[in-house]
Amino acid sequence: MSIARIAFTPGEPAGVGPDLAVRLAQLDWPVELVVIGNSALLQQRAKALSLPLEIIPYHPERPAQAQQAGSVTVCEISLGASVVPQQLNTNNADYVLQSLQRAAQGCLTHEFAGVVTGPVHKGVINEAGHKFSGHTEFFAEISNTEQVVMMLATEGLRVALVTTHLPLAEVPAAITQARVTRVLQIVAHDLEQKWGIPQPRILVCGLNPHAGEQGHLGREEIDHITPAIEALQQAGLNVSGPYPADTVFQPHYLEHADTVVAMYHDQGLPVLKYKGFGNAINITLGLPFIRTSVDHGTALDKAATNNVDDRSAILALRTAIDMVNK
Ligand SMILES: NC(=O)C1=CN([C@@H]2O[C@H](COP(=O)(O)OP(=O)(O)OC[C@H]3O[C@@H](n4cnc5c(N)ncnc54)[C@H](O)[C@@H]3O)[C@@H](O)[C@H]2O)C=CC1
Ligand SMILES: NCC(=O)COP(=O)(O)O
Repeated sequence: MSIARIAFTPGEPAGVGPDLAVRLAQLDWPVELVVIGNSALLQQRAKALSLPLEIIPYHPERPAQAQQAGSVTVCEISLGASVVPQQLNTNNADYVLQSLQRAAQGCLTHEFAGVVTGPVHKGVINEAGHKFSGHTEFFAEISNTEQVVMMLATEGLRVALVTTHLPLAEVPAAITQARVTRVLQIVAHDLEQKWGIPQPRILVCGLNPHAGEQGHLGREEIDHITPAIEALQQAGLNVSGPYPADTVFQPHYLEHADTVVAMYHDQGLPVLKYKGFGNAINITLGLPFIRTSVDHGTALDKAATNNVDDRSAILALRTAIDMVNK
């Protein structure tokens, strides 16, 4: 059987992403892990962590080899400036974007079976002059995918989002019947395809307090969310709601659910992170390729220290491998 290649993008070079790359490289993996980054940076970080690291330059034309502990295959991307751990530098924003672009291109041409991403700093990329709101939107745009869905998953809970990185003031206008319908269809499809869950049970949150309280606290439930749910129920999907978001995240509901769909980022993710931060992953549904990610941000204060928690990165890579094997 041929060995699959999975790309890893370390993300922000001053953050913990390079540490995660070095730590992933300390393990054997049944795939070729191709770090799309900078080998001098990785060596510098390995030295700071007192970990061994042999760099193997990436040659796409050579047959893929399973990853062996202590070494790492690197697809070289030039830095814009030397990296000082924990200090952001706008001159390295292009490096970050180039690494994401290279990974996406490789996924779209099937050079890579999927991509696992380390954390990027959205602020510094924007300060460098690039409009960027997240990997989710970046990969959707580069792959010409109209609608993708952000899902975070930990043991016992999955949360998917109808909107992603949108200012809160713009969320209500984005909650349309069409968008809710499309998101729920993608969630149902990917839970079947990627997790092998037949007829997944999907619980949908309302937008407003108490899911609008019959229209007294907002009309998005009546005008958009309920019509989407009812039409999908008629089409045979196991979807229900809208439930008040402060009610649905309790065992009585969750015991009978494969996922909760929240209307916006900070409605669903704080609950997920409270339950499983460090032991969770982020997955983009609806893309034409597999993309998993860590559940945390750049953690600048921990970069190049021995206090980096690598569990989420390991889980993200394991999950990507499982999905590739499926
Ligand atoms: N997938 C991605 O690319 C993500 C990127 N971000 C970006 O990260 C930046 C910083 O975000 P924050 O809100 O500060 O969240 P953060 O997750 O970077 O940090 C929150 C706290 O958790 C700690 N922490 C996070 N990950 C850790 C790890 N692996 N090991 C040890 N400690 C860890 C940090 O030290 C900090 O105390 C923002 O610019 C944000 O856009 C945030 C979430 C996901
Ligand atoms: N809170 C998760 C998050 O913001 C991740 O965003 P993305 O970079 O994966 O789109």
